[in-house]
Amino acid sequence: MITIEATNVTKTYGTGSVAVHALRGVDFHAREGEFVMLNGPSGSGKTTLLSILGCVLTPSGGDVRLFEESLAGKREKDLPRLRLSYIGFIFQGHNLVASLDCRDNVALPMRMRGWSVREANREAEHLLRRVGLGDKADRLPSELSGGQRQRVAIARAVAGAPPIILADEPTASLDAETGMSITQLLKQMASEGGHTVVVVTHDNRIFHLADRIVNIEDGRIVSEGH
Ligand SMILES: Nc1ncnc2c1ncn2[C@@H]1O[C@H](COP(=O)(O)OP(=O)(O)OP(=O)(O)O)[C@@H](O)[C@H]1O
Repeated sequence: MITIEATNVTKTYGTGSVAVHALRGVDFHAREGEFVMLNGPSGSGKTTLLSILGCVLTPSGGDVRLFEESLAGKREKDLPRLRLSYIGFIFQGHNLVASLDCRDNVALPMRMRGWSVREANREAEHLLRRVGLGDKADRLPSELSGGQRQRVAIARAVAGAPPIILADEPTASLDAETGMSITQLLKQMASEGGHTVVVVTHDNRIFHLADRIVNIEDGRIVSEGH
């Protein structure tokens, strides 16, 4: 089943002489259980595309359908509900809540989806163990290394098992071994959990784990490979 379908998506930042055409008509799709990597040079539009697929940004033109629900015509205020229903997002720079310990950061999206404190905490601890941080549940993000914070962000993105998981350079701040294990976790979410996982990456150490690699240049998809 196709879970993400983008058709002729454009995005222009600014207007007139300062306009930047970040996306120039992108067609993209991904399926249930698929692990797709988006690759391309700096400034090619990868983060913009991921943000549009993740209902963080609205496109200037074209349409995106998530589970056949069209985003065209949706207003900014509709986007949080769509994100909560469909999306787990791992941002560049992880966006953890500084005042919450790791357990509460990971539990937060499940609480927002209506889980009880007890269930959400138990699942948060389970996910923290899966990313190798079982002993850090009571720590604040400021007490962790950059790589550890990234792993907490990954646990939070997969918390509550959203059907679509989007990650922007998830291995950028990680050493080779941690990067590989995080990528394997994301791949497992796709192959065993049936999630659709789309990862923006430059990291050629992890390309071999992708089901499909989509290459973007200058706001256009130029090729696809395996
Ligand atoms: N908020 C913004 N306002 C104006 N221009 C922007 C904005 N965000 C991105 N851009 C521009 O849009 C283009 C695409 O940016 P985008 O961040 O999507 O690229 P990217 O492929 O993710 O790059 P990188 O690999 O460096 O993160 C770039 O030219 C960038 O400068």
